[in-house]
Amino acid sequence: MAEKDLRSQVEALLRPVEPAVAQAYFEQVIQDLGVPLSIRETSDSKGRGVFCNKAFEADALVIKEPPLVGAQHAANKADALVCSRCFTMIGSLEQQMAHRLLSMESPGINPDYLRGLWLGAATLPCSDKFPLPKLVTCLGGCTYNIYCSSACAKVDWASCHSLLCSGPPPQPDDPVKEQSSSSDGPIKDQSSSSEAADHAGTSGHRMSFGDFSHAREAQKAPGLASLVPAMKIAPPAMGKAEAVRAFNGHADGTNDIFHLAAQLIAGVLLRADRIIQGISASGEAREASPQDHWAALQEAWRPFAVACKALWWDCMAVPADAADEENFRGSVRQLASDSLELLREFLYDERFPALFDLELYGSIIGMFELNNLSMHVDSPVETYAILATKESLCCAFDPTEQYMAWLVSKPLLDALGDSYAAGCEGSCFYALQSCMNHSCDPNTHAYKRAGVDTDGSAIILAKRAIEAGEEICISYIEESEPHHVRQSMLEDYAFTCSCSRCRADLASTGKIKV
Ligand SMILES: C[S@@+](CC[C@H](N)C(=O)[O-])C[C@H]1O[C@@H](n2cnc3c(N)ncnc32)[C@H](O)[C@@H]1O
Repeated sequence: MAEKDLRSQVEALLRPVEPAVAQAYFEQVIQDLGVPLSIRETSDSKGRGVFCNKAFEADALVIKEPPLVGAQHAANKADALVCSRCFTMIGSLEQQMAHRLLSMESPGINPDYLRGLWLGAATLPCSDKFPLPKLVTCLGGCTYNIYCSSACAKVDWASCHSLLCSGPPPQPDDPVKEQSSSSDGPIKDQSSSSEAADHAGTSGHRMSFGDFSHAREAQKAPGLASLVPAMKIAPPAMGKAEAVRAFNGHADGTNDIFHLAAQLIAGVLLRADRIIQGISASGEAREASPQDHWAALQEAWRPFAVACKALWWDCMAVPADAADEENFRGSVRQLASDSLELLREFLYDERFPALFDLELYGSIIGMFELNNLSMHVDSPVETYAILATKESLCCAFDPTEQYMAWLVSKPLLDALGDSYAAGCEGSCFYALQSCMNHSCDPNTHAYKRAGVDTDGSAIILAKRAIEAGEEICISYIEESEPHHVRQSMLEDYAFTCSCSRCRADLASTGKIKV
């Protein structure tokens, strides 16, 4: 494609969509979620906002919404085993603890005992009161993604992971292999029979403990979101699995937001491809044309076309310790460019060149910076530790159970130290939640209810009673901070807040008249 045509496609993808098109899209999202909300322009130059069509009482659930794309932070993977699709905790209480302790340099616990916990040979008292879905491996055989069910594995495969998997391709006729049960050997298939049947016909085998811990070991990359010197572009001749691993390694070591960008691009590619296949199979008996490719790409891109965007390297607030703004923005752009090169190595599709353009890539990441919500899921290890603590008032365990739980788990909890309470941490992009504007005196907040909200869905609760017709706002920042700190924290979102609280704060210092 000529450079001029490529530029005009990229511009078209980044242009704000027609209000009627955006409205139709959001009406569909709202209808699918079944929530009494609407999206419309605000009256105070904040752009679009979310409004409620009915009153809510304090603490009522306003929105529960699954992510369009999301990822657990790389550095958190040693702390929590979660489904790569829905972010539910998986395995067992024992596996959660063993996984964490085996990821530590020297936990001071016999590794054979930890392996026993992992394999189910050793158990913790009353752990059956904390049932978790069994761990299901990726359909493609990689150890990077793991799931809570074959349903999640299949949905993730169909929506993006089939293009991002570093495992061998699925063997449709391979039966599930028999697993041996040596202490360091493969994990027994613990799935229910229907789940096992689901896996027959794919290579849905359980990974070996060795494979699994090796994969997790590789993910103990330092730091999140830290800029690293530009890396060399991967050699072009590498195979797909190697190229995927190079991309993942770069994202884990620099900024996990690149994983979300890869999921988004793979998802758009797969949807566009399905649209084109529909054209080819529509009885017209013709090859899809470049115009068909372009039309399919625009349609597949729609969920992201409607979201507000900015170039990542332009919208990032410059850190206080950055010596030179231009250099800083240049290094962020270079980091994105390196990541995109690694992605193109295994994902590039010549039918959709605009999807692999650096300006589009930077805008996708900028969109995440402006819109994403931090994701948190509580760990059952924390609840177990609280209930097992001798002093705690516990009604879930009887006194003997509590004593035994305390006795057996104490060395493990001591070895875990403060990290015993670590849950799943990540970042997700949500279609409806991303339309919520900020207020320093918000009427809702993102809050997971203990024991109720156990996956990566966005949970938005009313902080106080809300009247029908009010705009639903959350705080993007720690709202207990004073005015000047709040405003500087909002620099990353590229606006100055003038909510009623900010106006009152300014009025109290005499900076504005009310
Ligand atoms: C997550 S989006 C919210 C939805 C957005 N208004 C839209 O039209 O799609 C975040 C962006 O909305 C705008 N925004 C959110 N809260 C605002 C506020 N209190 N004042 C001004 N602009 C705001 C900023 O442009 C911000 O980068």
